[in-house]
Amino acid sequence: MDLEKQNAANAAVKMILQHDVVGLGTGSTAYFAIAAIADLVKNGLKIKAVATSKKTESLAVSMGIELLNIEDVQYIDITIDGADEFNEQLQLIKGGGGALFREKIVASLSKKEIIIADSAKKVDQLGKFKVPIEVVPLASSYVKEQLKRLDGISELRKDGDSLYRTDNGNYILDADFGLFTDAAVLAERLNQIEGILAHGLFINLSTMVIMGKGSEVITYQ
Ligand SMILES: O=C[C@H](O)[C@H](O)[C@H](O)COP(=O)(O)O
Repeated sequence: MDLEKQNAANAAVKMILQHDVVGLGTGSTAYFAIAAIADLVKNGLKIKAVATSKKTESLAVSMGIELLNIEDVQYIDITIDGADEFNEQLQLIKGGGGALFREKIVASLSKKEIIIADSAKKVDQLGKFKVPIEVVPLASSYVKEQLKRLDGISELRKDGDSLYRTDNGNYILDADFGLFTDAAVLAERLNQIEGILAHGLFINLSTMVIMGKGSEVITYQ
């Protein structure tokens, strides 16, 4: 799977142009892209980057990639990020690594949102992977109840013996809705629930998915 991730990442970084503002994703697949971008920078590519998490921020700095604050950026030329699941309509589940809120803001600012993935991430119907939902802590019981009304069984994500905290200090509810046929409708319903900062359904945000499969690379757009 690492070879598939690496091949997808290598194909994606070829799309970066000189002087682009580049969004850097989070996770094990995005790692390969960040490392490849760092190599290009060492060889003369001039870019400025925006990170989708504190983890990616540290990684980028350690690899010599210049970062901009997300609040100072009006647009991003191209973002390369991973996903936990995707379908051929380019709908995604993201947030397995807990970075969904900043990833969503970065994706929304991006002219091109390129998702890189190994072949295990491609599904016909989204929903085997539980949908990560970032909740403000005081709203977590309320949100859990609201999710039940949408037939979602959710659990607060743990980090060892404690509850997992996002970069924003919030909790994550991982919600099992079973396989769902209409991700856009579910996303819209989740958008209506007070207390949810962001959910991991990315609809109409990705412009292309590059998937490694064996030694091949397949593109969906
Ligand atoms: O919060 C994490 C991100 O959405 C990741 O892009 C996603 O979880 C995929 O991660 P990985 O590439 O490690 O499978």
